Order: sequence, then C-alpha cells, then structure tokens
Amino acid sequence: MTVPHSLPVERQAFRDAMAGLAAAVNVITTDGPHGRAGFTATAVCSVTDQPPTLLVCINRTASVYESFTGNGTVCVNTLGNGQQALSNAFGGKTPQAQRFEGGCWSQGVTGAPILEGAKLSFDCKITSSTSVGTHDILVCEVLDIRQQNEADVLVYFARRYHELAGTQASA
Ligand SMILES: NC(=O)c1ccc[n+]([C@@H]2O[C@H](COP(=O)([O-])OP(=O)(O)OC[C@H]3O[C@@H](n4cnc5c(N)ncnc54)[C@H](O)[C@@H]3O)[C@@H](O)[C@H]2O)c1
Ligand SMILES: Cc1cc2c(cc1C)N(C[C@H](O)[C@H](O)[C@H](O)COP(=O)(O)O)c1[nH]c(=O)[nH]c(=O)c1N2
Repeated sequence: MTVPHSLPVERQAFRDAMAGLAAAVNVITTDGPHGRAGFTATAVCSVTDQPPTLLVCINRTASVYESFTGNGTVCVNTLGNGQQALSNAFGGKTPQAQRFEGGCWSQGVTGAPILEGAKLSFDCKITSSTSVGTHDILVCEVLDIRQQNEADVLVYFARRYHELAGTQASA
C-alpha cells in the first residue's frame, strides 16, 4: 500500500484538532507500596470485553507516573455534573494529599481509591503497558465495576467542561 506523501502535522495543529473530540472526564487513582496518587484523564477508552479491558494514557513526566506503574493498579472514576473542581484539583500542580481532600474515598478489590459520587468506577489491574512518544498506554483489566443509576456526565470539549443531563445508565 502506498501512503500518500504529506507534510508532518504540527503539535499545535494536532492539539487544536483533538480539542474537537469530546471526552468523558475521569479521575484515575492508585494506592499501594508506591503511594496513593491520582490524576485527571480524558484519554481513556474500551479495548475488549473478553477479558473486560480498558486503556488509560499517562504522560511519563507526570508526578504520579511512578506510583501508577509501581502499584500496578488503577481505578477509573468517571465524573458527573458539578465535579469540575475535582477534575481541576487532579489536573496537575496541586499536591497529592490536597487533591484527595475534595472527595470521599473507599477501597475495592485492588485497593485503589474509589470516589464516592463518581458516575462509574472501574477497579483495575494493569496487565501491560506500551510507550508511545511522551505517554504510556496502560492496558487495564477490569476486576470490579460500580455504577450509579443517574448517569449525568461531565464532558471535556473545546477546552472547557460541559454538563450532559442525566439519563438512566442501564436503559
Ligand atoms: N492526553 C493528555 O495527556 C491530555 C488530554 C487532555 C488534556 N491534557 C492536559 O490538559 C491541558 C489543557 O488541555 P486543553 O484541552 O484545555 O488544551 P490543549 O490545547 O493543551 O489540548 C487540546 C487537546 O489536545 C490533546 N492533548 C493535549 N495535550 C496532550 C498531550 N500532551 N498528549 C496528547 N494529547 C494531548 C487533548 O485531547 C486535549 O484535549 C493540556 O495542556 C494537557 O496538559 C492532557
Ligand atoms: C481535562 C484534563 C484532561 C487530562 C489532563 C488534565 C486535564 C485538566 N491531563 C493532565 C494530568 O491530569 C496532569 O498532568 C496530572 O495531574 C499530573 O500533573 P502533575 O505532574 O502531578 O502536576 C492528562 N494527562 C494524561 O497523562 N493523560 C490524560 O488523558 C490527561 N487528560
């Protein structure tokens, strides 16, 4: 197959285009011997349902990177309407302990913090990872799921938050 010759896509052009891709907002957490940590991520998606697997992309320069790879666990907590403050707290710069002060947390099978009030929580173990450019793709097997009935969702689109009205999650 011949790939058409074209100019390289500039970093800013890529980001401008990606800003047009609406995405759910998630607080990704971990806990274990390498410490409790969390960060905000929109780069999350389903991979396969056999075994139930999702992926999370994490920047290797993030302060939380060693905690996630060291612990080998993640909980993907999907945010709903009115949880922008949590997203901003986990979105960088804020010290780890302070990030967790904005929510109530419990623990599930992996020990990763589960956010009370999250619309969805996927408790996972990391089964593999692949480095691509600045990021690692974490492949995460889902061991447990918690789901709220009222499935309003916080969406990040065009560089700002949008609230999507509630609907029944398991219609
Ligand atoms: N995948 C990511 O790492 C990612 C995604 C969204 C936001 N962010 C962080 O939030 C900040 C604000 O984002 P914004 O949407 O308001 O404006 P922005 O112009 O920085 O980013 C626009 C879009 O480009 C993508 N993007 C941004 N930084 C990226 C990166 N380092 N690697 C891969 N994709 C990236 C995301 O889809 C983002 O929504 C970013 O500068 C970045 O630090 C990172
Ligand atoms: C809306 C939104 C979405 C994302 C982010 C931010 C925000 C505000 N960030 C950035 C990430 O949350 C941030 O780098 C971490 O919190 C680590 O920051 P510190 O290095 O601890 O300051 C982010 N980082 C990442 O590695 N993958 C992702 O998918 C996203 N998505």
